[in-house]
Amino acid sequence: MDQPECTAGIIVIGDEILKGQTTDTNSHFLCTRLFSLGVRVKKVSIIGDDLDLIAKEVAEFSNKFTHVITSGGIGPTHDDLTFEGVARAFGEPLVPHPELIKLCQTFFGTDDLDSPKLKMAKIPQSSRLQYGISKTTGSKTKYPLVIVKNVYLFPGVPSILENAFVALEDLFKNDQAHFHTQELYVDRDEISIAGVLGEAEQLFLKRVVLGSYPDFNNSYYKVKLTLESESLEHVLELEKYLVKSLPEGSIVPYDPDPLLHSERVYSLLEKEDSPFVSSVAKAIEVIEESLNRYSLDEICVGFNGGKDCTAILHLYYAIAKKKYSNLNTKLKALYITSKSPFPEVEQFIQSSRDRYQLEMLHFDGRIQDSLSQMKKQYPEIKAVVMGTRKTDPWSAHLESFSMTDPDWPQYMRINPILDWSFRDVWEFLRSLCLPYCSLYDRGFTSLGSMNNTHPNPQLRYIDNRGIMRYKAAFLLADESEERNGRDRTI
Ligand SMILES: Cc1cc2nc3c(=O)[nH]c(=O)nc-3n(C[C@H](O)[C@H](O)[C@H](O)COP(=O)(O)OP(=O)(O)OC[C@H]3O[C@@H](n4cnc5c(N)ncnc54)[C@H](O)[C@@H]3O)c2cc1C
Ligand SMILES: [Co+2]
Ligand SMILES: [K+]
Ligand SMILES: [Mg+2]
Repeated sequence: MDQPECTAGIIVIGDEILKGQTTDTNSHFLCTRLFSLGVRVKKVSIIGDDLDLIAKEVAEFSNKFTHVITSGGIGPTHDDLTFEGVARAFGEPLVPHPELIKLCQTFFGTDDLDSPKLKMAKIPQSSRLQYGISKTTGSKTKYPLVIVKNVYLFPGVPSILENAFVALEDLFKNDQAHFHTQELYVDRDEISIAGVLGEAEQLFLKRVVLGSYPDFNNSYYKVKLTLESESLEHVLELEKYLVKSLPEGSIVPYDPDPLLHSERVYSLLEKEDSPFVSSVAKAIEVIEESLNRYSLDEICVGFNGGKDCTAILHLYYAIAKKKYSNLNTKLKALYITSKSPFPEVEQFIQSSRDRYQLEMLHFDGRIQDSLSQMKKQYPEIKAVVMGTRKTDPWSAHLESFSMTDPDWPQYMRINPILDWSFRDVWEFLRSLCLPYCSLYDRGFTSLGSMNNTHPNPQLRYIDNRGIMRYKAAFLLADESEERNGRDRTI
């Protein structure tokens, strides 16, 4: 039998979001969690701190959806109007709640009902208070959630909202429904597969929801398809249909979260013996040895956004995560800004910092001066893991562990990928689906600064509309041409 759908609406409240001063992450968080709980979010509304608007939106949402979740506007200041707005939506007065007064007393040391601190204790008359169970400690949460009819009033601070929601999520769990989701990644333009998708949509109408999401910045696929249904069987059936109907080879393997699966670095060693496998084995050995010699505090990764150190960073992360099974110190990365860096490179460095949660040791100027400065500012650092390869200029003599030259600030240079080829680097990055700087997809094969680096002429081609384009770096056939995009002076 068909159950009535379990739905939700989310109302995000706050002027700061509409002014662009704060990015709303709460609705994304809530949508993700609710989806996995079997609840269909039907609408997200973002409104300002406006009493009438809050009241109107809450009344409408409460009528339409099984659950309504509000975010924000329950603090102590004059512009926090959510309690009042919800009360107005249901034609109820605000009344001080004895339990909340007691809590405010404990937290703020006052029970003066006129104090702004007690504002949070005045809630709509029919409110219920619900404590959650912390999933980490197993104990009752300190502060209760206020619920009015089917409206759940969450605080707006993301970390608090997230913790509170997780502690209370059993309230929303829909046992009738469990969505089965499958993702397929397609390396074709959306236009060229639209026909097949349209036919699939018709054939599977109402049984599977088929979503198509183009991504113009991904190095591995162009369109992500989502197949979603309450029946696993139907999902698998549609998957089979798409595999059969889409152009051969257009569905590509893709790992959206290579950091979560960082142990795959070790799985590479299980492949059939090859120069690539030996290269990876050697790099792992060198980094493991470094982590025996130095603590995480004493090492940083030399990271300038290039492909080599992108590989290094991931190796270092994977190995550190394995060694310290609960990696709770931030890994350190050294970034010395070059003269006129590419914005694409800087953007990639930022996103890598966020992805790997790096502590960035950031310097400007000549490398030598920056290292002297690092000596003073971070005296604990003893070693730098680098993506240098023997084919780099002046690097043929280097070893896995080489101190800097005598006239340089003294650091241990750790060089795990000295013997890797250009192709090894790309096989590593691409087989793990690691994000890399977008310039490499536009024909750059070696990155310097903007005034000495161009796309590699070896990758140039004329497309079918007569426009000159560059193929991606990993397609470079002759690897001795790697530096063909760099001016000779460097
Ligand atoms: C920590 C460190 C120590 C060095 N010690 C010496 C030395 O003793 N003697 C000497 O002659 N030269 C030294 N250099 C300079 C180095 O040999 C190269 O000249 C320089 O890295 C540029 O080489 P490349 O063009 O091949 O760049 P890349 O191939 O981009 O550099 C190789 C690796 O160096 C690191 N790196 C490069 N640039 C940066 C940056 N801006 N910020 C952070 N990390 C970076 C990365 O790990 C990168 O993978 C050192 C550089 C660094 C970063
Ligand atoms: Co049914
Ligand atoms: K779409
Ligand atoms: Mg290099």
